[in-house]
Amino acid sequence: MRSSEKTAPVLEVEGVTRRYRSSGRGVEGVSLSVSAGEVLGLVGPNGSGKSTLLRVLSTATAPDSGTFRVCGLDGIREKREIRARLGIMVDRPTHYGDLSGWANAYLFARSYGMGEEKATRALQSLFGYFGLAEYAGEKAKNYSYGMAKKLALIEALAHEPEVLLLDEPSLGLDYTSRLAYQRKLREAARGGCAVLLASNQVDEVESLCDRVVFLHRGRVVAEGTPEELVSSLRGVRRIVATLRNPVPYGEVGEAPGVRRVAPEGKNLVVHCEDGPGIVAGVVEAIVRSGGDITTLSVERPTLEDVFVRLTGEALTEDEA
Ligand SMILES: Nc1ncnc2c1ncn2[C@@H]1O[C@H](COP(=O)(O)OP(=O)(O)OP(=O)(O)O)[C@@H](O)[C@H]1O
Repeated sequence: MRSSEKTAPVLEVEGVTRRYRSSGRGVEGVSLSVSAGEVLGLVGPNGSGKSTLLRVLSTATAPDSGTFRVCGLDGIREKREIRARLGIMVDRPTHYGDLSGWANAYLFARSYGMGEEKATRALQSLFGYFGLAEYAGEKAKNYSYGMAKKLALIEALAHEPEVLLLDEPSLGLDYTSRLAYQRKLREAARGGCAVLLASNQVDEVESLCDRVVFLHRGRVVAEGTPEELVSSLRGVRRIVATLRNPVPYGEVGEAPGVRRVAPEGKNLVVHCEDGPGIVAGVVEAIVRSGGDITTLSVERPTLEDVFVRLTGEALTEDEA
């Protein structure tokens, strides 16, 4: 759904703070809302507080302060009622290892109040859809990481929840499974589900999410549609150089106009201001650092560049 068609929020979060006593970190004063049929991306680097926020909203942990409502129900006083409306996928799904994948999902579906027949029908369809049908009888402890993620997705989706809270759902999924999951998510949103999707995979967020909230060190630092956020970056360029071999790239970061350099596999991604001679300056710096450039492209900015501009930090783990 596009934001112009917004209805009343199904998930409303106001000023939620949750700090871990041992580290003093967590989330601070987070406010956001998600409407029926909307997919909201929660984007931030590792440790920015995505999982903590999702833990609070899933009612697993109480906030230190702030409030939230799910379908009008109070997040603190009406936990049980809220849980029944949520579909949750945590960042590290756990299962009963000695039970089959099917038995795990079936228990889950029944715990959400689904009748035997309805649960069986929904699970048959989802196991087939995610290519897990032939492994349904296999013990969950023998599932690969990707299979366990798919099982967790099935568990989150089977009871057709009104709100989906998903923590990095596509991490570890192969290409085909990722497409299948994305299609399913769009289908759920079209059916009126409000989706909060925590992820730092910007390509996926840009293509799936109607709006995006950036989290940085536990706080919301920006919010908007992907288009709004990216178009706020006039004058920013993203230079992607593929190198034959990795080289130290400290010097590239010193080149005029360069804001940040981050390696992504064999690529060196340079976030920089647009300006005369900027590409030449970056190429020179890479060559001086001993880099052998095999391809080079100057690309339009992405949500990653927006995040770099806002915080001076990169989203991805691979950062410098
Ligand atoms: N159990 C805990 N005890 C103490 N500190 C914690 C605990 N869990 C998380 N933290 C800290 O809280 C902050 C937020 O962590 P959180 O797991 O919510 O981030 P995240 O954005 O989900 O990261 P990732 O992308 O790596 O999953 C981090 O600084 C983390 O070190």
